[in-house]
Amino acid sequence: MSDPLLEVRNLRTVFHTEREAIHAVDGVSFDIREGESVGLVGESGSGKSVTARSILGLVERPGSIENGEIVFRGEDLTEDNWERHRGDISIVFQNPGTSLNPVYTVGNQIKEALKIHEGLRGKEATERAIELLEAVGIPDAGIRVEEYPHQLSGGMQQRVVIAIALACDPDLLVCDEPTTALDVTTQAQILDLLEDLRREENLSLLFITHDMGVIEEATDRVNVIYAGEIVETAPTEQLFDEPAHPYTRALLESIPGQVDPDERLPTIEGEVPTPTEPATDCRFADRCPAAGPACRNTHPDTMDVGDGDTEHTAACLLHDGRYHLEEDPVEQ
Ligand SMILES: Nc1ncnc2c1ncn2[C@@H]1O[C@H](COP(=O)(O)OP(=O)(O)OP(=O)(O)O)[C@@H](O)[C@H]1O
Ligand code: NI
Repeated sequence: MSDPLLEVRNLRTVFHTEREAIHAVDGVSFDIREGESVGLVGESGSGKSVTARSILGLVERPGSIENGEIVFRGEDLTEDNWERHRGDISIVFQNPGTSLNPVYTVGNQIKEALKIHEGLRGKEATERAIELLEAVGIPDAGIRVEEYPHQLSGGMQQRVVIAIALACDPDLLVCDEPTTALDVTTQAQILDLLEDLRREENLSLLFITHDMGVIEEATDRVNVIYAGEIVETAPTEQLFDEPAHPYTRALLESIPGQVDPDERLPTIEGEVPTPTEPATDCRFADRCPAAGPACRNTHPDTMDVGDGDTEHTAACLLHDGRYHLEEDPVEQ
């Protein structure tokens, strides 16, 4: 196994609003190796996008990174090294409609990125822009390069966004819900494209989604995030075969039906709490079918739950020998 390309260690990103401090990312650790696709999955509001923004140095006031390290190729980015690694990490957002500027041709938007990151201009830049459009599977790239975003379908727009993200020749592509705004067929095509790029360019991917179906399709390893904390980490197959955290099990039960994409099994009742205080309990306890009294006054440690060969961890008292939840269940 190669060294990690990116290591996130005990990351804490806090938003200081007038009323409270929102601990959006509360001690998150995970890593990504070269050429690996790593998932970050959790419900809305769990801290996925703030994690992504933290990695890219894009957290804005009233938010700030208050603790932790983001080590890229051995260098801690939080020590103000983002500028030096600008272009090594790129991001693709959910909605291509808002990522693209409607008044510029797609070619000009790619060329702007090429100018900033690679110093390319003129004919050279146009040629590279066409190459990038070809690389993301846009047919008739020589013609498309002159077109405006509204002349393209949503799927083609997202390909353009990916082309722009690739213009700086990144090592890591952070994809924040890259297919959520697309229909199922187009979604599958974009996932295929990202997989091809990973194989061909040895690109590492951080795949952010709330959709376990996408995780299964697109990742090698996965981190499950809940209320700002990673509650389970495992190789993707193992997470699906042997989910260790009750929250992961609940997420797996809410995978959309394969037949009718509109038909969803009941999602988990209740909402992700917004963490405003340091955790003194399990933040999932209120929604957890397995919770016992100890879950409400003990913050679970991250425990090794794997078979020794694989890295599989979960933060749940069910896996902590010091507690016996089943003997003392909470009346629900
Ligand atoms: N600018 C901000 N000011 C205050 N709170 C914020 C800000 N941005 C995010 N948060 C809070 O941080 C928490 C995590 O938000 P985040 O956007 O990371 O969730 P997410 O997992 O990406 O959800 P979604 O799936 O809806 O995109 C939420 O409680 C959110 O309200
Ligand atoms: Ni988000």
